[in-house]
Amino acid sequence: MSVHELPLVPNVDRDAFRHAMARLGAAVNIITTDGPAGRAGFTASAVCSVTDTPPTLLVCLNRSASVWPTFRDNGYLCVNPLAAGHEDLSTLFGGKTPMEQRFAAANWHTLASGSPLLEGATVSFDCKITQVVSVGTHDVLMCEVLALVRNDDSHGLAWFDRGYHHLLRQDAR
Ligand SMILES: NC(=O)c1ccc[n+]([C@@H]2O[C@H](COP(=O)([O-])OP(=O)(O)OC[C@H]3O[C@@H](n4cnc5c(N)ncnc54)[C@H](O)[C@@H]3O)[C@@H](O)[C@H]2O)c1
Ligand SMILES: Cc1cc2c(cc1C)N(C[C@H](O)[C@H](O)[C@H](O)COP(=O)(O)O)c1[nH]c(=O)[nH]c(=O)c1N2
Repeated sequence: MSVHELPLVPNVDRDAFRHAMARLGAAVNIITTDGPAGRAGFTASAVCSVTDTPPTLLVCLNRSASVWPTFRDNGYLCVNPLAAGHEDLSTLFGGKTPMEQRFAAANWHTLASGSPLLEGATVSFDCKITQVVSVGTHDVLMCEVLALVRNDDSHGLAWFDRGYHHLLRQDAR
């Protein structure tokens, strides 16, 4: 096939971008915070590793989300990658549900930062927000990992093609 026969999209508008991004599988996470500004949590797939020195990951948060001021003011958060079976919880934290109802649906613990750690998450990263970069509609939160808790038993959960998919651990196949 020559390059002229490829299904090229020359003008990448918002819909074309989203449609293409739906083809990138990603972990689904619940991002939480608690502190002087209150408790909040939301579902995020825009999370990735930045550097291991110092251990840092990033989270992209839409500034129009109701939870945005709470994260900005608390300055700490926890990244909880979801496990297989957490689909309903993901939907709850991704909608317009009141915060109390979101947190009532699961069990939580806390570490140094006070941000809620989700019981049953595949791992939890307790973080301090060290830098915020605004790009378009979103804030990119740089999050330095202060402590983490591993869960070595659960299977993972991915968001791909606008749906949930289970990621089986090697030893379960
Ligand atoms: N990064 C994000 O902010 C983000 C990511 C995934 C889903 N969502 C929210 O969940 C809804 C459902 O998502 P979907 O995957 O079923 O279908 P969709 O068609 O709305 O999105 C497809 C993909 O585009 C990207 N995307 C969606 N909204 C975005 C945004 N505002 N900024 C940057 N990237 C974005 C994500 O990778 C998403 O998986 C979205 O409409 C959005 O409100 C937001
Ligand atoms: C699978 C999936 C993945 C994401 C989201 C949703 C879903 C269902 N949402 C949207 C986000 O969860 C939603 O806007 C929040 O719940 C905030 O909503 P409130 O304004 O607080 O109700 C989301 N928002 C965001 O700012 N960054 C992200 O990476 C994602 N990713």
